[in-house]
Amino acid sequence: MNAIEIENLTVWFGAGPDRAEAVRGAALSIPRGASFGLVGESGSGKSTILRAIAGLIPTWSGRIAVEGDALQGARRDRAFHRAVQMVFQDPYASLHPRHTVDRMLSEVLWLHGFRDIDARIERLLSDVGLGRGFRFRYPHQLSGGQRQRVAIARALAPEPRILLLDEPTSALDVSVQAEILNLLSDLRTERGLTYLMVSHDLGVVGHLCQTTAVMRTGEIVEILDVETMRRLQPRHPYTRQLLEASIGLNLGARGAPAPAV
Ligand SMILES: Nc1ncnc2c1ncn2[C@@H]1O[C@H](COP(=O)(O)OP(=O)(O)OP(=O)(O)O)[C@@H](O)[C@H]1O
Repeated sequence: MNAIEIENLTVWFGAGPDRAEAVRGAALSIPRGASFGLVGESGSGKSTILRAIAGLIPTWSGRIAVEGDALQGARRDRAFHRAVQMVFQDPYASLHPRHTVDRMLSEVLWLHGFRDIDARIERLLSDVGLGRGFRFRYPHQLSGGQRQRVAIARALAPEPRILLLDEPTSALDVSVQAEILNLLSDLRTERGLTYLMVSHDLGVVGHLCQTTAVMRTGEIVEILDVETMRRLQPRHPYTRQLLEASIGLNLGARGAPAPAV
């Protein structure tokens, strides 16, 4: 059974003459334990797909199934939130400014029925590379990378099987982006997690994802595996353009890399 299956997904905003389709006819499937990337330029619909899965957008048609269960509208039950968690781009905005790390993690753990909260908080902090010293800090007492680690710990608290990652490193300094990507990669291996990650950066996706869907103006134009990406042999001209932009090369007609002029 696939972790996530999407068929003929159309997502729109507004109604009547104001209706605008942000995603049109998208299809993808992500096996359990796989890491799948969604790339494309700004406004191409990447986050909209993630948000529709998460239940943050009610206006969609088609089929979204998580672990075999078809989702309806924007209603998601407790079981969904236990299985699927989301990490947002901006840890500054996603953490409550007046809550300590301890409170943020305790609340999620309590909500999901865990009662050995003390031990779990210590384990979560250590799993994301933060020591006990961080437990009673407020977000403003943390660096951007540390905040994103807290956001990841909070997402892991319910012991999810699937993480939806919306540009998880793009708000961070370049120097900490790789640290967070490595952390995410290690966590996936250790916990057998499935990732669906949005990024505008092919380098980031190539680092973390085995398979990538390329989006342009609301449509998936190509789904390619990491090997095809590394060999610089995409089928679609738009993917070629993205690859060229990301590595600063001019790809020859058959995809052979030629030096940029
Ligand atoms: N709440 C909303 N109401 C109306 N239109 C929206 C809303 N959210 C997104 N859109 C529109 O949907 C389209 C896709 O947006 P989306 O955020 O999915 O793009 P994206 O590929 O994730 O881009 P970015 O990398 O900039 O986040 C855009 O044209 C955007 O303006």
